Amino acid sequence: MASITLNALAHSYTENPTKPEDYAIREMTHVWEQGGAFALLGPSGCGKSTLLNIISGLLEPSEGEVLFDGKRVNELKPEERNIAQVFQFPVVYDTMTVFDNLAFPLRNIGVPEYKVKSKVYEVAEILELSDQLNRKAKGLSADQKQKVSMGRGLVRDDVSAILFDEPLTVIDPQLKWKLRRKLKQIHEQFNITMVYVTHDQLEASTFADKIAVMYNGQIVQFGTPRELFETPAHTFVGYFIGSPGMNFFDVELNDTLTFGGHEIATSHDMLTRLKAMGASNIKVGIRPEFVHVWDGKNDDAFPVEVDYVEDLGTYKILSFLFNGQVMKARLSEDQKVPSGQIYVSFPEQWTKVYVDEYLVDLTAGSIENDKNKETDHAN
Ligand SMILES: Nc1ncnc2c1ncn2[C@@H]1O[C@H](COP(=O)(O)OP(=O)(O)OP(=O)(O)O)[C@@H](O)[C@H]1O
Repeated sequence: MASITLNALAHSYTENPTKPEDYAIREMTHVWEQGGAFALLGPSGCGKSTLLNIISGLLEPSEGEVLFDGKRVNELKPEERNIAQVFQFPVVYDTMTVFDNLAFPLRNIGVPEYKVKSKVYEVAEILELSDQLNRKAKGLSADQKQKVSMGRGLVRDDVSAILFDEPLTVIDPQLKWKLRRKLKQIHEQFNITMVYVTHDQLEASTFADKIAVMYNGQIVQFGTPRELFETPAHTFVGYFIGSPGMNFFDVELNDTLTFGGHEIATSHDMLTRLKAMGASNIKVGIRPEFVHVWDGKNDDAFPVEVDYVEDLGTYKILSFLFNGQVMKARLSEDQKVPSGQIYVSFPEQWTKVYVDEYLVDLTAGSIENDKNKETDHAN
């Protein structure tokens, strides 16, 4: 088991990178503490697989270093790193039995057969494969094969970490939740550092204690599912996490923050900070869950037009037009469905301010601190 440190790490697939866009991984310094369950979440092409392959040693980074428990491993081959990697598609030996597949990594390093047996039985039990041990892997279903792939990572006591690259892609939707829970249980039992790559926020938040959100080759926020939801550090996190994502709108800074002439309530400290920064590209964000919808006029509320209401069973999503821009609010099941002109308010507590797409965090010293949140530690 190990902590994984990425130190000033960057990677470009081009020979002579000159601009940020030339990098699949833009420079990042990051620590994944030993024993944690982490997810790497982001859209297709943001650099998740590249980062995972750098950690496992399948790819050498063009800049910076990877450290396991503080020791540089850049020069170590994948098999010397004691990392288990589970890919999208199961890697099993079809002609071998399930037992022999699970035993393979142990026999490879000369573990005595009595130990092989007890470890294989232990892991098979956890993965509910005990009654399949004598079957040839060839006849297994996709999810059973994927369980065997995972089991091969788990049998070795010496693995530093297990990396999962979208491991549930081939799994039947009904079985996905079961395997996700299984992985969580395995993590609790084995206390191994686990990094789980996915583009699915539900998978990330059910598996991980902490999620690294990747965007354009950068980790834009590293936090608990709740932190990502309540305090997105970057507008991308606001868009990407939640369903629907956060509402954002461009505001002007004068004596107050305004949107189409409407004053958006914000603290005096925030206004002072924004002025001190000389900020111009300012956005305000609020989650649909926190928008307050009123039937009648109200001092703190803005008049808006109902666009449409989508019924999603246990709740409804109201789309409304505020100053010509479509925004969303979440209505509870028992809330009256509004129409025509209504009023909405944005509680200041849930109204977040972003400059150049990064959260202005008044608890941090400066905007630089906000931007440097990607240099983060998980503990
Ligand atoms: N072997 C390669 N050669 C050149 N460019 C590559 C290579 N592999 C990936 N890239 C590029 O690097 C960027 C990051 O890709 P990567 O596969 O790491 O993203 P990802 O988040 O894992 O996406 P996906 O979920 O689609 O696999 C993309 O722009 C991709 O086109």
